[in-house]
Amino acid sequence: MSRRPESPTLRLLSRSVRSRRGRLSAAIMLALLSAASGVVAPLLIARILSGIGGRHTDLTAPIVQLVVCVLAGAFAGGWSSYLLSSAGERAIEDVRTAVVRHAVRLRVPVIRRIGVGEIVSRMGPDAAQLRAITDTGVTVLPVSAVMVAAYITVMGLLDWVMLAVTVGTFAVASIAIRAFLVGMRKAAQSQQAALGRLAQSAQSVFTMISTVKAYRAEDRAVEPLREATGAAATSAIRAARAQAAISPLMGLGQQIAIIGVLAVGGIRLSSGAIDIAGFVAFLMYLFQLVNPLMTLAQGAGRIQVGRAAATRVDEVLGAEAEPSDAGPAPALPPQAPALRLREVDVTLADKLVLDNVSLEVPRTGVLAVVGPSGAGKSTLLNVVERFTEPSSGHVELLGAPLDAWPIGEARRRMALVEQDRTMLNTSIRRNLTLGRQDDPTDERLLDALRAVGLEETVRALPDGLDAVLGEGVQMSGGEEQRLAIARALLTDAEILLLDEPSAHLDGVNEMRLVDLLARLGRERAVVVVTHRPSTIAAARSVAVMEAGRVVAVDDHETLLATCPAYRAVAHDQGEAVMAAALS
Ligand SMILES: Nc1ncnc2c1ncn2[C@@H]1O[C@H](COP(=O)(O)OP(=O)(O)OP(=O)(O)O)[C@@H](O)[C@H]1O
Repeated sequence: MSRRPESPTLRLLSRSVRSRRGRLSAAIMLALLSAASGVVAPLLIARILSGIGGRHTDLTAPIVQLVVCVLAGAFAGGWSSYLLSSAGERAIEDVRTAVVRHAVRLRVPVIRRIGVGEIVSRMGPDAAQLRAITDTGVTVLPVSAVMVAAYITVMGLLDWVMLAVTVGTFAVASIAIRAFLVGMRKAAQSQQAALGRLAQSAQSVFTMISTVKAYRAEDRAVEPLREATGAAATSAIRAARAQAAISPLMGLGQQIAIIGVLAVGGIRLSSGAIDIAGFVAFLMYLFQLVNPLMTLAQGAGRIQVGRAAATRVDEVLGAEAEPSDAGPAPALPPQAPALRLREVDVTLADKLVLDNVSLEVPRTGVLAVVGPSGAGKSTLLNVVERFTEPSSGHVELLGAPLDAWPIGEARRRMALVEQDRTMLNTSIRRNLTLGRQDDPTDERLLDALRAVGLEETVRALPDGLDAVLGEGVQMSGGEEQRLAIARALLTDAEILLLDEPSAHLDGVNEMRLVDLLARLGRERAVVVVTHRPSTIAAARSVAVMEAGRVVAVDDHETLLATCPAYRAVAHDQGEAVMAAALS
């Protein structure tokens, strides 16, 4: 009974290979056919040799057989290699698809811990290395082993004494080669790790390339990349050194075997234990034996490289994903608040980031969350969206415990507008409809864009709603932010969560947002994290946060009179500006 591999990557690979067993069986059969032609050809040559010089010998038949054998071998070899490659590439495709699908379902902190560049490198070069397992492990090694066995059998039938000399020599060479293979595997492991670090560092440099250039920090920014490229090269050179030793060692084994066979063969010839045709055939097998032996030696090394890559891919495929998002909402009591947090603590990297937070968000109306930088405002939204799990306390969504909700259904009830990086490199239409299962009409999309003052801008684009962001169409920070708000408007979420939605907005658009929030607050619950007085002005109530705690919740006037922390925030933002906004 075959053992199920521990590694999720190897399990997936094995499933994928099994689903293509027809194609792979054909590849193996053809490879065996090609190998068989290699075994038979020297026998035919020996027959031709023994016939040369004989007066009445007709050599046509063995020559035709030899030509057919060689041609069939070449054809079968080529076809087998094609079938093997195509099945291998499809298996890699399966792994890549699984990695992408699984990676987007990982918990946010897990994605951050592994690193985006590292995840990309597991999908790219690491997945490609798995071909070593599909090709080598599934067909090349077994076929080579069969070939070696066949050669050895025929050579043994020709002359077992010369075979003993051959096997003895190659056995010594294999012991030396094994030592180099171990070195090769270690070198491959460190090369893959270095390439992962390179992808990770490059990703971080190129996502902030303007800042790097603005500070003329091109050289300094690429220093970590240099370290990774250096480490990758050093490991690759170590692997190449080990690889370089394999061929000469095998060649040396072959040369010594030839010398031994010539010496022993001379004695065997003179004693009549073998004839000249058999001796030549034995030598031809000896020459051919090196190829499958070399394939076995290198294949064993490649398998180790593939296994090292599988371990890296396992880190993504084996990481815990978010729970399945299928399923209906739990039973909801009527009249419950939109959100309720009770005594919630969040600890991140040993730091208490939310400290005993209790807060209620009513079903309608705007709640502004204010507080100094680092007070925990974004973390509060992360808890509600379940990007971050509280270490203690209780969170309710629409009256049901948040962890009783299927995660997807809970998120469907909320629409989040983050500060930055809110747009995918795809069309405006796809970006706007990210939160919908259907395809709203253009009119509906343009309505949402009108609400955020972007209708004319999008209409003016040559491809309109189908313009692809990042490909020729570059939206400004404020425009992207407004697109993100339009996306939230297009959902039927009962709760809107906005993190600094006015951070990049000009005065006109900020006032437009204030109006919009006020209108939205009539029908939905709106939580807006903000520093802006005008946005605070749209709020029915304000929650003040300080050092991870919610220190007060009340309306602006009351807070100004009673809450020193709020006065400090208001003072920071310029009380005069706030007063003007509120008037
Ligand atoms: N993943 C994390 N690991 C460790 N600490 C974190 C993590 N995320 C946030 N923090 C810390 O938690 C604290 C609160 O961060 P948060 O982003 O919630 O603050 P904020 O009030 O939204 O700040 P700002 O107004 O500057 O956006 C900060 O001190 C931050 O360093």
